[in-house]
Amino acid sequence: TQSTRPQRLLSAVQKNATRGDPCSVVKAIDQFCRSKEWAMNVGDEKGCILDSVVSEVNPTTVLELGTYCGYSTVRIANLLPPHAKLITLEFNPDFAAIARQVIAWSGLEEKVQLVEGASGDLIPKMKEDFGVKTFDLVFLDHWKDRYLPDTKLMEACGLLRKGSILLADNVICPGTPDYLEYVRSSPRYESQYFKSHLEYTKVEDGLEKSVFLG
Ligand SMILES: Nc1ncnc2c1ncn2CCOCCNC(=O)c1cc(-c2ccc(F)cc2)cc(O)c1O
Ligand SMILES: [Mg+2]
Repeated sequence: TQSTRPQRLLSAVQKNATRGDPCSVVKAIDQFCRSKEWAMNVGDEKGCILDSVVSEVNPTTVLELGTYCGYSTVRIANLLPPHAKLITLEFNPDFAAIARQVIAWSGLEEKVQLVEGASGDLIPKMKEDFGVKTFDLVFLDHWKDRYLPDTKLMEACGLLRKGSILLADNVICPGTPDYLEYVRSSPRYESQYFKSHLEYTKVEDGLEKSVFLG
């Protein structure tokens, strides 16, 4: 039977990265996506911006929407202080299965809780089922038309506190126009655009960082 792209990406990690070395896992995926097959990871260029925001926030509780193969999960978890937790939500069970193995190969499974399901169903369960009070950082990288409804849902569920940071991928390509309009015009957010490129290409894309003002 034919292998899938995520399966080929995992094989590249198991072949080229060192178990327990998150940086080698990140490098192996970037090398695979540049030299073999494009894949929708946040990538190395936007990944550096992600790293700088994570380091600046130094979060204790992080929510990632859209795990895919776990590339950004590994980048974020690698920068978390001890006892910090990253909850990552993935809708597609095949992607989730690959991501679990990529995260395990990096040796960061202690810091990561991967939950399978749709963000719209899981966000309302964060407090009760996952013991979350509020998130210090949310990385949005799932369906682009879910960014805005899920942000409103997190507000309604009391999952954001004064100073919580939302970092959104793909605000230009594929684009999230309704989300951008909302966080840039709402008095409850202070937003900043980090211009970059769509992963592994020269196409413009960027990350939008928005601070929730309470
Ligand atoms: N827990 C959940 N709840 C709801 N939905 C969920 C979920 N978990 C996953 N999903 C759904 C889908 O997740 C993947 C979303 N990501 C992208 O679609 C994406 C696409 C491109 C891209 C593709 C083609 C081009 F030509 C140009 C750009 C680039 C990117 O960087 C992307 O991130
Ligand atoms: Mg993305």
